[in-house]
Amino acid sequence: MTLRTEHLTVHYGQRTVLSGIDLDVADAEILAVTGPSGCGKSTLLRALAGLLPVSAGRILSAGVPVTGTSAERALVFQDDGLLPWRSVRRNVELPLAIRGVPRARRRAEAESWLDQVGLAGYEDHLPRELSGGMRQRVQLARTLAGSPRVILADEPFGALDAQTRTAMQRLLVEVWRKRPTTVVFVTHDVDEALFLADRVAVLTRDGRLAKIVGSSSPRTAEPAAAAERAEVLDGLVAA
Ligand SMILES: Nc1ncnc2c1ncn2[C@@H]1O[C@H](COP(=O)(O)OP(=O)(O)OP(=O)(O)O)[C@@H](O)[C@H]1O
Repeated sequence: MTLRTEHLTVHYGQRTVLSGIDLDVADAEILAVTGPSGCGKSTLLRALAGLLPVSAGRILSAGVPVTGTSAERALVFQDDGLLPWRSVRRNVELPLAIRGVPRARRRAEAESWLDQVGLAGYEDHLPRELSGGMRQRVQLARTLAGSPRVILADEPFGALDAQTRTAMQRLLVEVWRKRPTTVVFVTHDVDEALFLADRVAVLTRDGRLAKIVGSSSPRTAEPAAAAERAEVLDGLVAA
């Protein structure tokens, strides 16, 4: 599903947080958003989710103006957002129940998603009994179970240690290859951005789009080209 912002502007009271953002995200594209702290990355993501009133401009999802939230656009947070009192399986069943999937099929579907993220055997555990990386995988399974057409992720791997983070990046690529979905994610990590994303949008401190840098070999073993890294970093410094 395509996403488009046309001169998107968001104010919080007197303050302009996003200013005239024009962005086009292709169907099944992965776009990373980066920029200095407080520049409006989370605000952009929440606006794309339909969670925030837009002050000026507009957002189009598959050409249709976004006026509120939709199950088609799933928001994923750094904090895993799992319900602590529900088992891993019952957390993953939640979006299936919301979609109206009959009870008997929910269980089988939830187990299949958990299997795909490498958590077969943990269905009956409570979230607190799992490591941070495992909880993040439960969140990924739960997101995928909702069959979103767009995934909006706010620093989804920000709280993980380096090794777990790398494993989660690879897992995301693996599931994305099986079912390419439009993804917009926020990250502070330039290498993560250039590894996962087709393009990296850099925001300025005052909430404008500074530049968009294309990644020449996303989702491959090729390390990010030095020139691309330099271009993103340069955008961040100038921002
Ligand atoms: N609900 C709100 N009301 C008023 N101001 C807000 C609100 N939410 C965010 N802001 C302000 O808007 C600006 C942008 O916030 P946002 O969280 O989008 O930035 P960010 O780029 O995601 O930051 P970080 O990288 O630190 O997570 C910040 O200055 C923040 O203080």
